[in-house]
Amino acid sequence: MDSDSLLPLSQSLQLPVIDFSDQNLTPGTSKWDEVKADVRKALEDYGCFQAFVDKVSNIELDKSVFEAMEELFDLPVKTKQRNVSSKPFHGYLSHDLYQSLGIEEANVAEKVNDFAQLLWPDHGNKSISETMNKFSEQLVELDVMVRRMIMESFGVEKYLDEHLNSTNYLFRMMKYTAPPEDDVEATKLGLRSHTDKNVITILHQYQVDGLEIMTKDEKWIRVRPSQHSFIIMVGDSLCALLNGRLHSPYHRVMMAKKTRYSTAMFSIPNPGVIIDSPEELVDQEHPRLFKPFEYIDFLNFFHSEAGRRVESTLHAFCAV
Ligand SMILES: O=C(O)CCC(=O)C(=O)O
Ligand SMILES: [Fe+2]
Repeated sequence: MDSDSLLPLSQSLQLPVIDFSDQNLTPGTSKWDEVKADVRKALEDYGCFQAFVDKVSNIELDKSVFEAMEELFDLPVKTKQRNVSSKPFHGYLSHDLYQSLGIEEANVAEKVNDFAQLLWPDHGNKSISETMNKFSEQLVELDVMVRRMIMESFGVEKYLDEHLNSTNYLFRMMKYTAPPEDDVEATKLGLRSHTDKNVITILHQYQVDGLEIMTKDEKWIRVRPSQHSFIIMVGDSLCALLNGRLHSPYHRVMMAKKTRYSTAMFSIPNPGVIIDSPEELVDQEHPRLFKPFEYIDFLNFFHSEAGRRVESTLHAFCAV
């Protein structure tokens, strides 16, 4: 299947929206169990959902993050190219209309400051690093809640602390520049169809839509931007950890006439961590699907010639 081909775009289908705005959403409460059941159902059906987080402060923060990104991407290319990493897909990337910048270990304030210091060596741009710090904190809180719900829901909460301690966070900011109006040849595809390789991704779009997510029966759902919600998505590493109980959905970005900004917080397995399903998730009905692997080997395979050509990176890399 060529997932970028012209599959129908569903007009009626929408991602499930789950309310995370309740301040009393704490483990052990009936509200928690209710939301947890909804999360499990949405992830089984779609591999993703929209988390509604209605905080008044969000509007302000949303605007600050958006403005920070405009300022960041307006920097000269040479400056942006200082954002390098030894790992693939972690530093500054640019091709066609797409550019992105990455902050590794974005949950650690000093790392965010280092990023700003690298791009603005004179003053370190305190206001941008404060904005990104605040935003990262909010996203990490959401990531931890969702992962706790998932582990509890599959009866493997005894591994929760070990699991949470085995990951790090990468924050990425994306800009998709609008194609010139007179350029009819310009690509409509901002980012080709793929599954994410990490554990969980939390996506956010700024005013301009474009993100499309594929359903199990191969229809594209277009996700509308909202200041009050985040898109939570299963990555291949979580799919492998759960012995395939949740799937990582294909998604892509289609371009319209406007320049589009988006952000993503990725939870990523730490170096040295072996991704392997706990025995509780393997039985006769659910035979082991994947061989244990290290995230960086998986990512390097995805980055290789051979890895780029395969339909499912996870199956090609480690199916039993
Ligand atoms: O820009 C977006 O909305 C999606 C980005 C994405 O899928 C990715 O970076 O993996
Ligand atoms: Fe993605």
